[in-house]
Amino acid sequence: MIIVLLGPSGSGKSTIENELATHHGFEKIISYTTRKPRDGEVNGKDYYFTDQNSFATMLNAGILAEYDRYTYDRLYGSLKSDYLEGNKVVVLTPNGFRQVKQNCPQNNIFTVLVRSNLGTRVKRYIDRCGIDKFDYKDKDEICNRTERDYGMFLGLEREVNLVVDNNEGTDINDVVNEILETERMYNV
Ligand SMILES: Nc1nc2c(ncn2[C@@H]2O[C@H](COP(=O)(O)OP(=O)(O)O)[C@@H](O)[C@H]2O)c(=O)[nH]1
Ligand SMILES: Nc1ncnc2c1ncn2[C@@H]1O[C@H](COP(=O)(O)OP(=O)(O)O)[C@@H](O)[C@H]1O
Repeated sequence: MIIVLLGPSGSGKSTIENELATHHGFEKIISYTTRKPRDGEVNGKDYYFTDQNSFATMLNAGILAEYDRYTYDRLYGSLKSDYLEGNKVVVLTPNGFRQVKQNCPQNNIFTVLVRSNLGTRVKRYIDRCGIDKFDYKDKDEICNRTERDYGMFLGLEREVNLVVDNNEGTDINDVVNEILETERMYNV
């Protein structure tokens, strides 16, 4: 089964993905992106970091299951060959997910929308910047992300298999267990 995680920025998708990969035997599908690595990110582990030309070559070769353009025109995509078999987990955008549904076998895909309230997401974003380093540029980025995410995830509940809430104070293990228990019911 392939678990697809969707949700606004800061909802906790990457954290859940890492839990599933580290403790529950799911292989992480490594995406390709044209964005630059952040401090501490490793090529081939967090993403395959690539450039616009190489990304276009993959796209023209027809080997991508899906791709999407996200913040600052950055491209993100994943390979068709990654969706064929195995127990895997991937973080996608709603557009990417809709392409996967069209381009890949559907019966082994289990999709989860991860939600958290706006206050929690803003707090997590500020924590990531460091409260003492937070400035006007960051404030603008929070507003941009929030507005974009609002439209992007509106109504998505109806397209997924499970909706989980991951707010401040929620134990991430409870969220992961809910995902695994529900996924098992789909996997019989
Ligand atoms: N369509 C698609 N979206 C992806 C893929 N990998 C990551 N994303 C999306 O890109 C978003 C941005 O990720 P990232 O650049 O790591 O930074 P973040 O905004 O801080 O989470 C994620 O929230 C995902 O929704 C992919 O392979 N395909
Ligand atoms: N249930 C939780 N309890 C405490 N911290 C959490 C929880 N879920 C996520 N976080 C923290 O919130 C931040 C954003 O989570 P992340 O997984 O990067 O979100 P996303 O991938 O959706 O943008 C991270 O610092 C993460 O450690």
